[in-house]
Amino acid sequence: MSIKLEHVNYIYSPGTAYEKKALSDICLEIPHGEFVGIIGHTGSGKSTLTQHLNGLIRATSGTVWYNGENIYGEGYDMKKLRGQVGLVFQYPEHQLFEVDVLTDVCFGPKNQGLSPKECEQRAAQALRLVGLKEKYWKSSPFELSGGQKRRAAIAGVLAMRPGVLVLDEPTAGLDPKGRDEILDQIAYLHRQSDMTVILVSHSMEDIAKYADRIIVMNKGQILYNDTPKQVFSHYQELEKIGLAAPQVTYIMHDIREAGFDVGVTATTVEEAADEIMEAVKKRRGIG
Ligand SMILES: Nc1ncnc2c1ncn2[C@@H]1O[C@H](COP(=O)(O)OP(=O)(O)OP(=O)(O)O)[C@@H](O)[C@H]1O
Repeated sequence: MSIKLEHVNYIYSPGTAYEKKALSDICLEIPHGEFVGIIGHTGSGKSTLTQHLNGLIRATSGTVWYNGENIYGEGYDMKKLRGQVGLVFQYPEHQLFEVDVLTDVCFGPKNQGLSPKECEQRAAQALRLVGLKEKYWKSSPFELSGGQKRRAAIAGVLAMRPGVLVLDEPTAGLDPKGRDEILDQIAYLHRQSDMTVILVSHSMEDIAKYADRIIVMNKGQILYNDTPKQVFSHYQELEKIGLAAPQVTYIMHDIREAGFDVGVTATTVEEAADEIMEAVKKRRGIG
């Protein structure tokens, strides 16, 4: 069970004056159940890449495999794929369009052919999972706050019970509290199920906190595809392309410069604190 991209290239408006190569020779495998972070600056190709994962856009050349099947193969069921690889768009407005939240969240399961009763059950469960209170279920999606709209959009995808949840900047425009709530909820869902989560973000801090693996995109190519520790060990190269490693990486660098024997690959404050404690103990000859 996995997603695999082989030599994927994508060109917008080929053969016109607006031609733009957005992806160059992307080779990538995401095993089932992983929490993957995709990071890169504006225009690096993150959204274009994620839209290939559920067949929303078709590679100009190259192949996408889902669970060992070529999604461009003859007779491949794209509709089924879209239920299995759920994509939450960068702007929730792009996927909320029904008269009320509950009807909206029912849309996906209805499309999958479930009965109205099953759809409502799935929708109610998904809305509870994302923490959207019942008093909002009969509201128009457009009356909701930014954070509530995100939750409704995520619920709409979860109601289809996807094997893969792809979230394109799910916290853009939210305040820090709203951002943490949504990301913690997603991390909780990931722990509770065997769902693969692919999170596109601008924030190294967020990615470092949640992802097992980080894909760094630059100019339509994959620059790094590795564990957070390995990726952040290239913090100087990341800076050169305008991406900062998490702050904790720089703090550890300064502590190391001050003569303490710490690494520079801690990805969380907790990990850094443990390393500093060990280094201080070592220097003082304790333990
Ligand atoms: N519909 C389109 N037509 C033409 N070019 C496009 C289109 N969508 C994106 N592009 C271009 O393709 C490249 C990759 O864009 P993409 O949106 O995938 O990047 P991104 O990393 O997701 O950016 P952001 O962080 O701003 O969302 C950019 O140069 C962008 O301008």
